[in-house]
Amino acid sequence: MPRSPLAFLGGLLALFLLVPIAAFVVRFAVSGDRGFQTPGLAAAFWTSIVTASISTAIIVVLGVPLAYALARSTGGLGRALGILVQLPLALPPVMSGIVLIYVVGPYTWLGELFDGRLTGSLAGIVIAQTFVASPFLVIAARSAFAALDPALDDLAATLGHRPLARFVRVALPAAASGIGAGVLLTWLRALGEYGATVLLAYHPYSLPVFTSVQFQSAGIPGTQAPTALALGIAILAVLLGAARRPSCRRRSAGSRSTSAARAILPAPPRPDTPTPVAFALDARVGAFTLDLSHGAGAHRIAILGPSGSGKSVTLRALAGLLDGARGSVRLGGDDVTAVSAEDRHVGYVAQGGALLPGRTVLQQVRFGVGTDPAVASWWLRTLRLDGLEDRLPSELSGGQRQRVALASALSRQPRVILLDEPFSALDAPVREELRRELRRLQVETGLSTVLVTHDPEEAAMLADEILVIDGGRLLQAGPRRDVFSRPASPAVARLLGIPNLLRGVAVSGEAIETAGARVPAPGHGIAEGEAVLWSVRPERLRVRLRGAGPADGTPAGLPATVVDVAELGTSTSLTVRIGVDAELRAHTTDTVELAVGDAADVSWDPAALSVWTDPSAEHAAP
Ligand SMILES: Nc1ncnc2c1ncn2[C@@H]1O[C@H](COP(=O)(O)OP(=O)(O)OP(=O)(O)O)[C@@H](O)[C@H]1O
Repeated sequence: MPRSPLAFLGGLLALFLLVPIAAFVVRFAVSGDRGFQTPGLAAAFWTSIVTASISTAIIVVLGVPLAYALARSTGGLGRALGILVQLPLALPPVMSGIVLIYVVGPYTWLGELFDGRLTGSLAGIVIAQTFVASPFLVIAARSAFAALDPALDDLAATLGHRPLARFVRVALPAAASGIGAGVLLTWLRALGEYGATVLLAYHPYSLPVFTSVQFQSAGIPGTQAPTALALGIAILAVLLGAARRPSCRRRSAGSRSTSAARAILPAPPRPDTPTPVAFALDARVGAFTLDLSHGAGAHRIAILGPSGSGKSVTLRALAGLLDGARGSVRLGGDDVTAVSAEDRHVGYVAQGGALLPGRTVLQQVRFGVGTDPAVASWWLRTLRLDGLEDRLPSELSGGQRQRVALASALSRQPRVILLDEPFSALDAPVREELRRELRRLQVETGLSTVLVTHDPEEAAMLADEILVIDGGRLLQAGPRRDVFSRPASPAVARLLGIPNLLRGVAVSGEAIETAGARVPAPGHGIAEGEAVLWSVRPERLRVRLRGAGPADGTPAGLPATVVDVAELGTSTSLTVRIGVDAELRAHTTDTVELAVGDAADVSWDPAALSVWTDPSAEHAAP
């Protein structure tokens, strides 16, 4: 009894498909004369084998590039063509034969050009098979290409590979198993083609036409041998397709020679000249508009912004991967606006660190055009990947994958490396370890980097200059210290993860009232009655037991009550309440003697205070 109706329904169809074949096999086994000596059978068999192989070869040579183009096209024309090329699948094969006669029949222009040899010939069979079987390959190959990660193509482009090389060396190997299944299906369909063939080329007999002729002249017994042959081939082909493919690990001479690679003398990378990046970008991606410019300052910059703010689009534009982007990009002193992604010599590590499937670590790091194997080995060792040279991407941990992606980009000695949230998918300890590793490389090799991140801490750690963006526009840019200590707006303060962002009203030009507490704010040019937002970074706050006088020169503070003390291992996070219900968070590495409920004073250096006009109050104004 099947466990579910689904199993029952599926089982019913399987039975329907298998029973007739089983019935034939039983009859064939007990049959006295199986008809293998029938004149013409061998010729028909070979005719089918040869023509199906020729038509499949034609379909592969023409159909794989077509499928690739269809998978990559986004326009209406591509979509329309994608539907049209499936028509022969929907057309009854006999009708396919009829439409083909309009083009290659003996009285057509083409037919006359070839002296009528396009019908009633092997060529006719090939034409019929090609027409009917092509969609099988195009559909299978298009699905295989469409399933590829587009980041692989970007990666190969930034490693210097031109479109044809990317097709041959990246897309084809990655889509090979899907295409292989399509080729098998196409060959079987061509082999079994009858309807179009019988109209276009009745002679010489293909195996299906021969079977039909036998059926009409000798009845069922005369069809046993050709049917058995076709069934045998089909079973063989299906078994071949289902057989586990040998591992696609491609152990080229390069990947086998791990020890040889190790034997190469260490070669330090070319000394880097710091390459600050300057750009003015104007691009549209779908409905999103990017309008961003930045002048070259430091050679280690971070682009910080919330999800969907345009960080990745910016990075793709800098790499030369964004079609239709206007504006300019300068690397160091060079204008590279008109330089293609292949020639920009910019390393690019896409979000998630795309790696080429089926290639070992050593092959990945040597994949860049013109990569010096000695430099690749140097980066392998520097990024602690030695010993993993023979591993495939699927055999690496997340942190190792990121290191390989980094080593691949660095091995081509790029002028600058673009990193798209390189550590976001990793767990905290690995993320921390890789951040420190990248920082070490920045310091030791003078690496120029543009880092995309939504983590303010990561931006602070790995960049000297920070760009804060949202909605494709620049909110603030400047040296790290300036941006963090003086956020240009509440929105920037929020994106920088500053927790102490409070509303208040200026009660004079020198003080703000928040929840009943009077907060000193000298020198901010606020006008009495103005609604404001203000903020102080947690590490700038001092919290002391009420009455314990200031020992470090900071002014005496506001009265506060301790509401939370959280030990964080090496530091302490304190939450205090000021006024009726406003809370401030303080962060300190000092020993904390305070407890929840203690009366305290909270103070800060007045220069640490940021004050802005409250934009929500402005909108609310009549
Ligand atoms: N190929 C595309 N077609 C249409 N819209 C796109 C395309 N790529 C990105 N976008 C849109 O552009 C905007 C910016 O995307 P982008 O990937 O740069 O964001 P992000 O800041 O990197 O976000 P995240 O941190 O989530 O990766 C988003 O609104 C996104 O939907």
